Amino acid sequence: MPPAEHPEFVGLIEALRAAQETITGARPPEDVARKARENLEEITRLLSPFTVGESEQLTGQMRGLPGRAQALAPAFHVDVEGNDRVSGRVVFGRFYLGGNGAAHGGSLPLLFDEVLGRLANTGGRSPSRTAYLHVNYRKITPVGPELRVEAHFDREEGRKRYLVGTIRDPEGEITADAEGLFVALRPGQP
Ligand SMILES: CCCCCCCCCCCCCC(=O)SCCNC(=O)CCNC(=O)[C@H](O)C(C)(C)COP(=O)(O)OP(=O)(O)OC[C@H]1O[C@@H](n2cnc3c(N)ncnc32)[C@H](O)[C@@H]1OP(=O)(O)O
Repeated sequence: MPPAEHPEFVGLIEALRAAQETITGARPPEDVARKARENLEEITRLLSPFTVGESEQLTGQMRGLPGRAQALAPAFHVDVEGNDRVSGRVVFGRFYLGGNGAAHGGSLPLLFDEVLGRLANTGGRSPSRTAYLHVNYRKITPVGPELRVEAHFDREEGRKRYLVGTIRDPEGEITADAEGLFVALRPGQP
């Protein structure tokens, strides 16, 4: 789904991410919190009539966009993408804060699943699904700065695709690495 065909929706997702960030970091007075809630409820009323089935929805389908226009995982910005490796950047914003300036432990597998899973399904390969994802937390993954993300194929054995990835802090040190097994689906497999 080319993002250029849906520029306003792309802007909507960017605004959603910004709202997630701002709400997470805010400590507003009660009247401001109520007004913000009413505005959010108005957005839900506005969009509800346009709910569609999974195959028609835009989020998750826009491969050319960071995070494929899905606001669940931290937005991964691709710099270099080949058939067997990918590298790019990510910022874990305030929305992903676990505590003490560190990204929430659950947000790292979200990113790795996105990055490794995306690579596992490129290069003309058939669709595959995560069978396992092993994440090593080497040191704190900081909230705020831009971090380098790299992933590549380790090996392929029949339907099994083994991929590995790293996240590096601005000093170049690995904060977390991961290995994932992605199993190619058999024809007709859900
Ligand atoms: C178009 C828009 C763009 C889209 C871009 C895409 C981007 C996407 C980005 C996001 C991507 C997000 C992606 C997501 O998040 S996908 C969502 C998360 N994942 C799931 O929900 C998967 C659920 N599980 C399954 O569906 C099945 O179990 C699968 C399909 C994985 C395998 O069941 P299946 O019945 O098919 O296969 P099999 O059981 O015969 O096993 C086959 C082989 O695999 C080996 N094995 C299996 N499991 C494990 C294990 N845990 N450890 C070690 N080995 C394991 C097994 O021993 C055997 O090996 P061998 O005996 O042959 O040697």
